[in-house]
Amino acid sequence: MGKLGWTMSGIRKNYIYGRWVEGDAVTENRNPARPQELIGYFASSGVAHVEAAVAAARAAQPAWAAATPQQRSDVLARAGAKLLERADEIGRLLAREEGKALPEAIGEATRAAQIFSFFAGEALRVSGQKIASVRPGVEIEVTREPLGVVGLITPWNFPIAIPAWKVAPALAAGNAVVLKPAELTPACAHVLTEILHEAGIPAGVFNLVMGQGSLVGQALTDHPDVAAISFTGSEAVGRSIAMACARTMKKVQLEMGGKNPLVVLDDADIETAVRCALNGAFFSTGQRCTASSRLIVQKGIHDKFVEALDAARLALRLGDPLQADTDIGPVVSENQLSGNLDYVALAAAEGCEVRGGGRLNHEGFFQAPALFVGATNAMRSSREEIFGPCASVIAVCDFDEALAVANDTRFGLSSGIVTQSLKYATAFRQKSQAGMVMTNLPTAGVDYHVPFGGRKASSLGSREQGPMAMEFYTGVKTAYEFAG
Ligand SMILES: NC(=O)C1=CN([C@@H]2O[C@H](COP(=O)(O)OP(=O)(O)OC[C@H]3O[C@@H](n4cnc5c(N)ncnc54)[C@H](OP(=O)(O)O)[C@@H]3O)[C@@H](O)[C@H]2O)C=CC1
Ligand SMILES: O=C(O)CCC(=O)C(=O)O
Repeated sequence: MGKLGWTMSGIRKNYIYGRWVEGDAVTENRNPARPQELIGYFASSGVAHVEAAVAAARAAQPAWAAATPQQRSDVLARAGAKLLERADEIGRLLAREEGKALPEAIGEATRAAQIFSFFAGEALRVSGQKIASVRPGVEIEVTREPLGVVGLITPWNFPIAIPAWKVAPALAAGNAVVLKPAELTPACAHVLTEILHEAGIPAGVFNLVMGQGSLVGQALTDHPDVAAISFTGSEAVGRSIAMACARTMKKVQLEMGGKNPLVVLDDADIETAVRCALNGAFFSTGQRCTASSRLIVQKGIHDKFVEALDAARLALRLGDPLQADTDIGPVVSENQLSGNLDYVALAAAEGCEVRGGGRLNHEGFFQAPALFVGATNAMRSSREEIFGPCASVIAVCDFDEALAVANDTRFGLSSGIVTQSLKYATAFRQKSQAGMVMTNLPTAGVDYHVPFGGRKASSLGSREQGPMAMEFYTGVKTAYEFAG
């Protein structure tokens, strides 16, 4: 026997009904910083694996729901502790498979551990209400119950934190889970599975099926025994999942893209403005749905801000995510890089002064961070999510115009303002049409214990993370009793 969940020839397997199960085929996971470096071979599965995983989850769920909150909490707490113990190792694996810089990668693994510990607590707090009836002698009880089997479909950009923030509340609420991670980054999900196995998750309560979205994800979404789907990824796939869930009457939760504005007013502290823009636009190679991809800058500070940000951009160190002095790693894949480069060309064709943005002469998928100076909000490069290290700089006259431009987007995930004015900070917080609003902070980088989500085309369904996450993973029951 090799490592847990590996075949003798080193292929990492699915996890179905407490057993490690081979796929139909094998995919390669490679390091985007050095594509010749193989991280590992992973099972690629088909519809039969989804069938088996859903059947396992269906069989196991009633006993998990009937377990005491303490039993569920203990498993989650053990998983949280193991994730924390292994945060450095998982961070290194994450940096190698996804490409984010090591401190961010270790931070993400730590965040996954904190999420499990948080939901170990929430498992103990599933509560109800006793309400007096309007009729004499009648008592009413409102409770929350698990949904049954839930399907979780996750993207590549947060390969351990996003699975964690879907799996942990789903299990805390008493559901059984089938997780389908992105094919580009299966290694972190495999480690999470190993950890849940070691933490004593009962067979069938948690299942991992790796494979293509169009096959495994689709089969999960269409399956009649799956009660709910929680998805994070692109708007196009999210939309198709919502339609499939409507056909089969499933509960659905979608977290999708953003074109997040960071407003910089004339009175902003320039250092804060540059720090927020640099972090929000370029860190994690811009591959965050909360990235600041539109910098909306008041004319009085515009030139000074652009020059200071450009100098900071040029000082960023791009390189191997595992090296201590690296700020920014590679783009996740050749495909994603080629899409980013198309947008750089588009911004130039639309009339922007493009600073940076070219492919670097490195071995991997490296791209220089890009500013599209002189952009307008009507340009396609300012309206479509790029999901790379690119930000449009849009000049505005005053706060009212800044707010109008910030809100003029199909998306509404996060937004930010840099100002020293309480009046404008308050007005922005109140009038921004985004689910998360930041003042003198980057638009990206959120806490794990409060609601996460957006409006308009960014999100559908109830919020993820924090206590509100339990809303999605439970259904309400209102029970009436004639007590005499
Ligand atoms: N909001 C966010 O956090 C994210 C947004 N994006 C956006 O999406 C763009 C493309 O990224 P990409 O990874 O292709 O995002 P996708 O939406 O294609 O992928 C997200 C997840 O959905 C799966 N999936 C794909 N097709 C289907 C389907 N028909 N039914 C069910 N599940 C499916 C994927 O599987 P698999 O990939 O294994 O085939 C993956 O696990 C990015 O450029 C960015 O704009 C991407 C990632 C995260
Ligand atoms: O900004 C963050 O901390 C989270 C971003 C995120 O969840 C995403 O990009 O999918």
